[in-house]
Amino acid sequence: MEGNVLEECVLELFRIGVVKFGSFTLKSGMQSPVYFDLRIIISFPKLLETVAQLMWEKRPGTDYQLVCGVAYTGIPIATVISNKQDVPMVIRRKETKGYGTKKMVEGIYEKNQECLMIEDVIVSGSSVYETVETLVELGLEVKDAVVFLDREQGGASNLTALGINIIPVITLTELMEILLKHGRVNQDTYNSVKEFVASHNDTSIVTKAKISCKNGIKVTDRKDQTFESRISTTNHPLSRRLFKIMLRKKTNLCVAADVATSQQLLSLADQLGPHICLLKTHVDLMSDFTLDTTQELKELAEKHNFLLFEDRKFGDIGNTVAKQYSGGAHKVVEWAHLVTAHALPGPGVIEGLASAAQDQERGCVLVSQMSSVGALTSNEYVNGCSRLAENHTYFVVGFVSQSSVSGDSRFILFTPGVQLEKSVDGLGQQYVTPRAAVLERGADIIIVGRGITQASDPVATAITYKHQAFSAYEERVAGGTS
Ligand SMILES: O=c1ccn([C@@H]2O[C@H](COP(=O)(O)O)[C@@H](O)[C@H]2O)c(=O)[nH]1
Repeated sequence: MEGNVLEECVLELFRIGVVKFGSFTLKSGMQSPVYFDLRIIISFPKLLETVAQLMWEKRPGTDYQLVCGVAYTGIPIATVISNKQDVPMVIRRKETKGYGTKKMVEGIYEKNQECLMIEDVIVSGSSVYETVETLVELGLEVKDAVVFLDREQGGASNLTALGINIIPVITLTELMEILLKHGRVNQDTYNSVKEFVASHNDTSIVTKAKISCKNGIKVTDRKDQTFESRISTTNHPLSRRLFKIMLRKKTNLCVAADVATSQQLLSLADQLGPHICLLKTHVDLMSDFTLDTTQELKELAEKHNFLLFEDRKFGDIGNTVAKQYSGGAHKVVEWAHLVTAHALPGPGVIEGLASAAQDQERGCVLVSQMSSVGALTSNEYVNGCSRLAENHTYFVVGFVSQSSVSGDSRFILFTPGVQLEKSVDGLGQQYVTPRAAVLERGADIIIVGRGITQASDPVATAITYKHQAFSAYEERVAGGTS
């Protein structure tokens, strides 16, 4: 396409209201005198085609097997490119579906295929980077990203530093020059945007690599670190104890003993004790619960060297959870080393639990993601859980999760929804295999209930789970760096 096609395209974009002047808050919170809203392009199919063509012509390579549009506006542009150029397309979801295959990326692809990224506008480059990161984790090769507009705020250099070749169709300065030349903006508006660009040209980007970089020292991602090395990095005494138990007994298996009587609970604890690092309970399922049962449970936990984990899922204000934890019929704080809590109420839930624990060695596990179909644990919620945990490491030992929600090696990831075969139960519970839980979902500890408790031989079955999960952990860290 010729130079004036770009100019005409810019003028047309201006005419339909894509370029706006005023005071706008960007995703990063930064105030900007100009905003480029290419989302409305879907209402102008011919112009969308022009934008897509201009972007395709900028591609540096010739051999892309895939295109991927960055959500959302990159997607319709990539769709037009895919259609016109006959290059298959993939889409990276903004959040994982809570049902079905839980895939992050839609479309058919194979490892090592080269994918061209398509994005409408870059500021810091974080959206492009997050998309590339997912595709690369799935084995695709992504070297190049074509963007329509580079706002010249650091995105291009951020992405270049991360090994992504970024090619803009136009920069903000060039766009402003076209608008000035054709009398669409006056000199003052032009100058104010120019000044803004000059003073906001180094927006930083948060990457996983940066997250795992503390005080300038590169810290290896949690998943790649051995339990041995994590003993010294975690600051919670129960996490240290748990790592030591797992190493000594060579097990990262937690059994969920969802039973109705004390006799069943104690019998399972005694039989499975040698093979587990944790016994998870729901004592409110029991018809004959007494504190005598918990006394016997504590003795079995000592005898077989495992910890007790009550899956109470506390989820109320601090004052209420403190009373629920220490009082009522179950007096959970007196016998359970760990409890689960929902992060929904905010910091108060952790602070309430911690206040009730007083100086006993206790901790909580935040439910970050759930294994059930349609779980409402969005990315935003998951990130909120991580922030809460980071601010309360004195009490939070980790997360219940279905993916590697944290690279921070201080936190332990507990993954329920595990059986020997991938399946779904009749009430929305979804299962993956022990290997998939550890290797694909980043679990440190697998939680298995009915797969073991309802097996014809629970002990033999627990041994099978134990071996599969621990060898998957050994395989995972053997591929890591520590
Ligand atoms: O997201 C979650 C959180 C907790 N659980 C609990 O784990 C066990 C799983 O039991 P299975 O018999 O293996 O399905 C159970 O106690 C749940 O309450 C979960 O499944 N998913």
